[in-house]
Amino acid sequence: KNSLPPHIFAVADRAYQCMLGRLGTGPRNQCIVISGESGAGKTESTKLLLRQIMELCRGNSQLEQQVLQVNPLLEAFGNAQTVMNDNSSRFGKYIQLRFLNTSVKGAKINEYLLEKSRVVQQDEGEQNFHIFYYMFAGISAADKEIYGLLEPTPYRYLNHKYGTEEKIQHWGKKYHNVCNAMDMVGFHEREKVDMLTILAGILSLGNIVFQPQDSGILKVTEHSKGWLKAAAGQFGVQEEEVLKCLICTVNVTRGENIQRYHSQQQAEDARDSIAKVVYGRVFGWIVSKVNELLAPNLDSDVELREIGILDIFGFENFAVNRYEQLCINLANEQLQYFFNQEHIFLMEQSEYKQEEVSWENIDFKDNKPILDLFLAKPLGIMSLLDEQSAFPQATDQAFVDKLNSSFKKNPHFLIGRSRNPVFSVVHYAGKVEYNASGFLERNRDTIPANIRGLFINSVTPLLSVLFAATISRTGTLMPQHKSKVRNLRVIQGKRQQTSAPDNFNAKRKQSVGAQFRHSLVVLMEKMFAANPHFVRCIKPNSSKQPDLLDD
Ligand SMILES: Nc1ncnc2c1ncn2[C@@H]1O[C@H](COP(=O)(O)OP(=O)(O)OP(=O)(O)O)[C@@H](O)[C@H]1O
Repeated sequence: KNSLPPHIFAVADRAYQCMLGRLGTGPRNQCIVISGESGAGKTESTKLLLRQIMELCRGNSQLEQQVLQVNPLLEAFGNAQTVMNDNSSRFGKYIQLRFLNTSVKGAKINEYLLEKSRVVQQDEGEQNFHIFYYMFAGISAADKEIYGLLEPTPYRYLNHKYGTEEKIQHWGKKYHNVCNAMDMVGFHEREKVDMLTILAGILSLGNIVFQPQDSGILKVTEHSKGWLKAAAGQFGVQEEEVLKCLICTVNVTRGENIQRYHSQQQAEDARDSIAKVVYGRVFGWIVSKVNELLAPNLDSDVELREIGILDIFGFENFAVNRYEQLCINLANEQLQYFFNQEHIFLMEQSEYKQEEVSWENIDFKDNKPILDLFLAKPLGIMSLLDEQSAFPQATDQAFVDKLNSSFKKNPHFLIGRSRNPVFSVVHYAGKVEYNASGFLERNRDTIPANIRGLFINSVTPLLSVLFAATISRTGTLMPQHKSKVRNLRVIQGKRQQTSAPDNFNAKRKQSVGAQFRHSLVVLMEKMFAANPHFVRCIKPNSSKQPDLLDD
């Protein structure tokens, strides 16, 4: 308590008092927006704020413990070591604390844009999500056999690397915290076992390598046959069915199954996309379980007030900026607009004028034109990306050509001068060059067409639940009730025989960009309706050192 930074105390206190209407504004929902670059301290500030708000309302101590204890679970599955931060959140979150009068009655977490690509690939100096390292360090040798886990270094998705003795000890402790958090959230033993088996399955899947046969059709190499068998076993499905999803696509034309065999690249993409979708669904499911636990136990007509805390990825500008950076930077433009428009400049200045305080108008950079460049319909970057993503034959270069011709006169867009498909956007925070290689695929997030049917019928109950779940317009995973899952399993079983397309049919599926845009719209609606507080975190140094403030 004594070490609580004073600004955290001030923000928590102000938000709480404003929510109760004690500062002369009438009771209102509040939102606290925490911003700053990666490693600046957003997540740590969020945790301190939560603790302090709970302290202020002298909350329901069980709920308080639960809200704080879900953090190790979310961080294990959603955080990773990056070059910027050893515990970097690879997803954005908005935590809403819900109050009845002065006391907190529940909470809800919304998650945004988990960086699933990290499951299958990490840049130099970076790691996969923490949970993979924790589980190797914390699971006993006997249990590893149950999950089908070997030593960590053979796994390609871990870059064949592990940690020093000191780190392994630390990870072992973290694993036990995660297990405690799972117990507290109310995971059944069977769900825990399934979840770890599924994670082991992801790692086995990553080791499958393909080679062409004389016929040109791919097979898995002799060396990786064992990995295919292991992955199928861990996912609770037939080996041949997994292989089929990897090496070919089955389309139904006039009631007839037409098989199209994959190239080596397509098979590798199919393998990686399965790993990403499975991990993404495990994460979504954890968040939904946490929300079930934290939901207020009150009639739905009881009116509750909220304090929301937004801990979202800051503006990013790396050596190579990919699709994820485009989405993250769009979110930051949106937040900057909120900051400019609603509050700091327009609102404060008009208040000064109203009160006849002598005041010289300050000009600010309105970033609306940049938001329009991204979001206008039909001629905005995101719409054009969706349009191109809908054409199976379109290429990343064709998308960039389309941008170049549409925005050549736009002062916030710069045509790239490279052989690669690149373009730049002049953001409010500076110019960022994007490399569009892989944009269409990441936006489509295509997964093999029959995978949903296959996994719904898995003998691993959790996998079946994960794939029977629906995904909302904003990308939230919504698990079905058990009876519905059973029905779906039957329906999907029948469908599989006729190979009818399921919900994952790429043509009907919403793009990642569209889901992200919807989730931003919903978030912004909540924020515009609330009273805002802004916390800007400043990174003291770039060498991850304590007690060092870089001039
Ligand atoms: N108030 C604090 N006191 C001491 N150390 C801190 C504090 N805030 C942050 N740190 C240190 O900085 C590290 C990075 O902080 P944090 O994870 O909160 O950054 P972030 O802004 O959320 O980054 P990212 O965007 O990558 O998730 C922490 O793991 C911790 O070591």
